Amino acid sequence: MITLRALTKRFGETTAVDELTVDIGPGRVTGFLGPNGAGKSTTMRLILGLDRPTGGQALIGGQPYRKLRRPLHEIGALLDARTLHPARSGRAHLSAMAASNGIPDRRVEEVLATVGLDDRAAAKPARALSLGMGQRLGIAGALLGDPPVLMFDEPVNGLDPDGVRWIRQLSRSLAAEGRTVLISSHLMSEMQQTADWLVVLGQGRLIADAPTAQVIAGSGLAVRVRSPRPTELAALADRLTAAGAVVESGGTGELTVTGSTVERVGELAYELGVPLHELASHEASLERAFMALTADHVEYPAGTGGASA
Ligand SMILES: Nc1ncnc2c1ncn2[C@@H]1O[C@H](COP(=O)(O)OP(=O)(O)OP(=O)(O)O)[C@@H](O)[C@H]1O
Repeated sequence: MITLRALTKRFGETTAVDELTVDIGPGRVTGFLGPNGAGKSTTMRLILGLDRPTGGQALIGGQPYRKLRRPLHEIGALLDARTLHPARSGRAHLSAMAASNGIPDRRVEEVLATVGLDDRAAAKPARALSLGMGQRLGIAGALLGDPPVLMFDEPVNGLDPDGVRWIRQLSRSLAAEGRTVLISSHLMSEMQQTADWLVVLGQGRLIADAPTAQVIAGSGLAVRVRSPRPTELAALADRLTAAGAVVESGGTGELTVTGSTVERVGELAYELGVPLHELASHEASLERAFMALTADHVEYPAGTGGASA
């Protein structure tokens, strides 16, 4: 269990994490989501004692990280897989970690087998490892102390579909063993398949803490509308917005509408004389739910020209 209580971190004028109170429970995969700069990495660093909070507490099994007597046995983390000594082999890296934490060396073989790194891969210097192998090695390190809490920051970034599937299966089996598994990711379709529960941050604050299915259902059905007449379609979009629906433009001549119904959109289109080439309801997705949840919390919404970095 990870317990955050009024956790706050300020960097000068920036409040990266703002009075965050949430429990991340065992036996499930919790997806940690939020737009860029929402405070996910800072929260993870605070949990691991790599940064000091400005206020509040981050506890692992009821203790702050710095009070853990055998940290590797309490929490395993993958933050940035690229921080390994470049000339050291994966096996040597894990052996050094094991030795300095009183873990028998045979455990190194066990975790290498769990993450699917064979002898040849484990003997390579870290700089010669592919991104996927580096992630596997980072996860092997996280598993070394057989901890009840695991935390992976963007574990599927840059992985091929096999690697993505492997992380999904591993996370789910670790949770099925009763462990607490917290994973941050920007890949919504992946989180929709992997996470049982979601914790969503916006500008350092908690904006959702609920089962994945509930978050997705909350976005409601989406209605897709296509018309060959962009000007008339824009008028339809205005009317829908005025009526309280959320309208996203999907390119020229296309709209995605939430907070309305196919019937209502069809009737309004008829009233305004908008010819339609498509009017269909689509299953709600985490992607759409996320957009709706975080719409007021993005630092540089698309189209403002601020996200040029
Ligand atoms: N060491 C630091 N010094 C100053 N500001 C920082 C520092 N670390 C993070 N921040 C700021 O705190 C905010 C939260 O950043 P953080 O990296 O935690 O967000 P994130 O949700 O992990 O973002 P991303 O999805 O882009 O990785 C941002 O505004 C960031 O610029």
